[in-house]
Amino acid sequence: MPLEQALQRLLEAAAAEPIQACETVSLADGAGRVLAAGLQATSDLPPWPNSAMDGYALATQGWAGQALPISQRVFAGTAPGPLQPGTCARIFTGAPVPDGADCVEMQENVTLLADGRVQFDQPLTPGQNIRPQGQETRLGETVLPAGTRLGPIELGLAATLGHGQLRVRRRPKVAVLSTGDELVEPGQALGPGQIYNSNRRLLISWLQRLGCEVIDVGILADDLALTRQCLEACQQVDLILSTGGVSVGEADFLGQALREGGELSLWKLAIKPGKPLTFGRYLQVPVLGLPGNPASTLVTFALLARPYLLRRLGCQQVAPLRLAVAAGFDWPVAGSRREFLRARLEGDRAVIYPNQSSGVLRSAAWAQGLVEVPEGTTLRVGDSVRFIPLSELLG
Ligand SMILES: Nc1nc2c(c(=O)[nH]1)N[C@H]1C(S)=C(S)[C@@H](COP(=O)(O)OP(=O)(O)OC[C@H]3O[C@@H](n4cnc5c(N)ncnc54)[C@H](O)[C@@H]3O)O[C@H]1N2
Ligand code: MOO
Ligand SMILES: [Mg+2]
Repeated sequence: MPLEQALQRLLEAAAAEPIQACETVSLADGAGRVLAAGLQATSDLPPWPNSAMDGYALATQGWAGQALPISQRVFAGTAPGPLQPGTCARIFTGAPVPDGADCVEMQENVTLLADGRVQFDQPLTPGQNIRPQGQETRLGETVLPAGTRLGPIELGLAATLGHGQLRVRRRPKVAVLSTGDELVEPGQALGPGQIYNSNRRLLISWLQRLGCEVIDVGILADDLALTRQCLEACQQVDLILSTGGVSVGEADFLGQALREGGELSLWKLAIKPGKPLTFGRYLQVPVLGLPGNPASTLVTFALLARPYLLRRLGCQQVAPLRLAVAAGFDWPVAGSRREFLRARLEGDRAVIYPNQSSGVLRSAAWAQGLVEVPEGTTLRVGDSVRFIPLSELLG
């Protein structure tokens, strides 16, 4: 199945089973959460016209170029009186512009006369250096719609609007399990044939950054009965996210458990890495089985699991950014699956890590993103390719 079709199915499944429960969190705890309701402006922004410069406010209407005496000083955080006709006001950046003034001149463009008056050395235009009331937002306008994920910028904007509390969707509960008899947790000694479990840490830390509540199930042995038991024990979660055991080997039991005891709705995608990605349901709970090779886990989480989880939370914007860049490499042999190569930008060209084996996670640590090579395509240096930055997908 092509990637688009699989993604569409996953997103439809996610939209059919949204995580609707909400909670109120303080602005300080909003990072990574998703707005359950739109955030409205509680006033015009700015609430009043204010000065963009340190300088002098005056009325250009009726002013004939003469020097003006200073009638008041207006600092940010104060409320000025109306401007007395025939005068100017000393004013500082961010301070409200007095009623009657329609222009601010920066102090670099005036001469202070010995008698204390201000002479304006440059032509003046109405509105100059004034940030008008409501230029950013009008009272009541929805500034951040429901379904927005809250990162530093959105939290800053929510603060600008004065919201100390936010209505957000509850965190998705995700059970993470790593299948594989060969797996050992880091920090312990390796026995013969054993390797360290990297997918567990990769997925747990990524899920936490995405605002999920992680139920860490640990390592699951390659055994059908134990696999069934484990899936049965995870019925209180929104998603079971596993790695490994989805290919066709004699120790691959996850797909079999779904086929026999649940429902298998997706298996085998035309992508590399990530081919045996599996999606289905065991009893009540959706199950996403990511392939066990670490680079396959990474790519399928980025391209499929992440959008799925975000759509469960009501996010509309779930597709990764794809930038057009020039290939800095030849790709002489067309593949039957769409390839996602771990790549870096050097100047305006994408170069790829020399070893693209799906067992090599180091390629992804080296990379800044994934180059997408469509199925059936060869490339020459300089050809245009799509580059998916990984950094924006991590949070
Ligand atoms: N005859 C075929 N064999 C394979 C096919 C195929 O189409 N026909 N597909 C290959 C592809 S592509 C992939 S990807 C892998 C996926 O296999 P599984 O998802 O079943 O994963 P495992 O067999 O359990 O493990 C694969 C590989 O990854 C290592 N691994 C697993 N879990 C972890 C972990 N948590 N941390 C680190 N490394 C892990 C495991 O030791 C294996 O080396 O199947 C191919 N085979
Ligand atoms: O699709 Mo597998 O993920 O190539 O290694
Ligand atoms: Mg396998």
